[in-house]
Amino acid sequence: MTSVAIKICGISTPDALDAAIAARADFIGLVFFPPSPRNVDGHAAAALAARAGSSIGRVGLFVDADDGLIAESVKAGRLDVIQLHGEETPERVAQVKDRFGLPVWKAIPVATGRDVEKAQAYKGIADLFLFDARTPKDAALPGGMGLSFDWSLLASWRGRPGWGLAGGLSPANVADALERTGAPLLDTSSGVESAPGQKDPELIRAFCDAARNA
Ligand SMILES: O=C(O)c1ccccc1N[C@@H]1O[C@H](COP(=O)(O)O)[C@@H](O)[C@H]1O
Repeated sequence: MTSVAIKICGISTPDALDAAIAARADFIGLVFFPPSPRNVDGHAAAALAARAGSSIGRVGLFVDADDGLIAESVKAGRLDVIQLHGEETPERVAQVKDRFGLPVWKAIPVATGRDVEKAQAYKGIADLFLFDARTPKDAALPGGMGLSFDWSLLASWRGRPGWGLAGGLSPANVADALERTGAPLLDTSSGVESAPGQKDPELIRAFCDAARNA
């Protein structure tokens, strides 16, 4: 059995929240990015935060967002962590950390080994690197599309703290992903859905069980 943190991203309904809590996930992700089928507004985020109480960590996902949206969402969703999933520079990540006083996770889009090296620019600034598959240039979203990447590119990260694996993780492949990468945190969204934006409680449970029993 491995001790790994689990994040279920793109929670937008009470049923999905309850499933993540029942499956003992460590974090839910609330997506504040209108083009996403998982987007939540302030009202929905506040209702989910009230329902969750202190039973699970709340990560707010933003894509090149301005301070206004982040401020409103941090308050409404009572966020514990800010995840920046766009093209935010190291300077912008430092600014967000400073302005909001919360841990910041920076998504690093990966297709090649050079992409993995780009995390170095955020060293000492981001609190966690979230390695995710780089989506195609014309893709609708920069994440949440069920795409994975070559996990062997993360070989040098094995045994190091402060990073997570995302991209195409599902109940079927999460044990293999954990075995191959040793990731301290596993993050999934579309792999626990029956359709884009529709979380499936049974898949959430299966994902958490498979990750924990790996
Ligand atoms: O989930 C989304 O809609 C989303 C939108 C914009 C940027 C990132 C998004 N999700 C993140 O992407 C990873 C990978 O998703 P998937 O498991 O491959 O579907 C996910 O864990 C979220 O952190």
